[in-house]
Amino acid sequence: MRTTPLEIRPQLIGLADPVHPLVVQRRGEGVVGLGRTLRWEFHGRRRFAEAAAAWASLVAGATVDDAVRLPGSGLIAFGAFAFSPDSARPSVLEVPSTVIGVREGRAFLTEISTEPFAGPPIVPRVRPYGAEYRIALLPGALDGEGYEAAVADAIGRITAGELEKVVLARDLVGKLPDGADLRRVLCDLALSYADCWTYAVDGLVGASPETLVEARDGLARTRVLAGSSARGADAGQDQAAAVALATSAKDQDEHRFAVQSALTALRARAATVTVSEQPFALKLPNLWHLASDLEATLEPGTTALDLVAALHPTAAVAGSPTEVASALIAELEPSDRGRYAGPVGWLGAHGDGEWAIALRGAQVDDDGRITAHAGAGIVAASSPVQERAETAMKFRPIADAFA
Ligand SMILES: C=C(O[C@H]1C=CC=C(C(=O)O)[C@@H]1O)C(=O)O
Repeated sequence: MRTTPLEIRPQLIGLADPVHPLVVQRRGEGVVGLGRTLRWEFHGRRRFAEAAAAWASLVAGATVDDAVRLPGSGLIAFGAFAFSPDSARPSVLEVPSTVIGVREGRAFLTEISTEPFAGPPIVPRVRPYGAEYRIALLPGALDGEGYEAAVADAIGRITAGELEKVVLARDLVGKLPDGADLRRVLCDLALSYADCWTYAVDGLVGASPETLVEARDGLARTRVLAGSSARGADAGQDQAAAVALATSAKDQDEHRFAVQSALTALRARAATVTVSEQPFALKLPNLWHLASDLEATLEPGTTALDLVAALHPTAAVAGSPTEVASALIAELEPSDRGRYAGPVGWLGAHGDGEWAIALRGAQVDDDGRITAHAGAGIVAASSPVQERAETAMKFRPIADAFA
């Protein structure tokens, strides 16, 4: 592969394939993949280990010519992993044939091929956008009432002492017209949620506020989100909502489990781990979240994918204890989560990478079927009506983007 600098600063999403976009970007910077050099599928409990082995063998045999040396330059793969080892949905790593990236204001082009390069790099062009569409997402396998019943059931189990927290999700479904241009959805997400990770990998699209792992030069960062509240109607109410969230015992509890699970996973893998002292209120266009930032210094040889495997699933998307919560999710959620709440991102040749948790998004299948998921952390003090309302707020980014 070879990476060369680009003179122009491209609009990343515009360059993506309209039907099968490959995108990981935030605040206008990131990577877009075109074409395909390789694609691997993985299943089951060993999906992360098998992906790591496949990637390591590719990297070991690659000839790398990277004059740019920025995050996302050089040899990279895009990936999306199923939430559950029992999911029918494959986990994937995809190595495109072309990557266009923007980082620190600098743009670059990477070409990846199993054949020698025949000529100078060819810069892809933005293809005209396809027709507009408006799609309503409607209740899927678990409707609002069903969700409230599942939450009530979970609260009962928590009160009985079976577990401390479980994250329960419900789904919305829709149908995308044949050949519809998914870049429209991605542009909408990237504009409306610029501080989130806009992602598109193998039909999984969305804009996630939650960073699972950002790893670079032996340092890793994780942003844990758990605990949510609606934005206020005016500035005063908005401030009051943030203060109420930051001081709510229920949300602090919910958050503590998520931080604890991430800390335990990172400590097992990292030389040192630090965590922001108090959770802070993170403002999104649709919600306030309780947030904590973790930073870890890595042992030599530890890769972003190692950390992804160690961290997933955090208690922000599964619960606590993890095994009990995962079993309860399988029992109470009628449909497969697929890659919802799983890791989505890119992986570099030097163990670097950027991975978000696939939240606030949907899976679009080749036949146009759209399945969106949103969930909420349930603890003893939860209320079924409020948790249902919270999932409605979390559906907004993806529902609005399709509408
Ligand atoms: C499970 C989701 O959000 C998680 C991330 C942030 C806040 C959450 C909460 O307050 O429940 C969830 O833990 C989702 O968006 O589907």
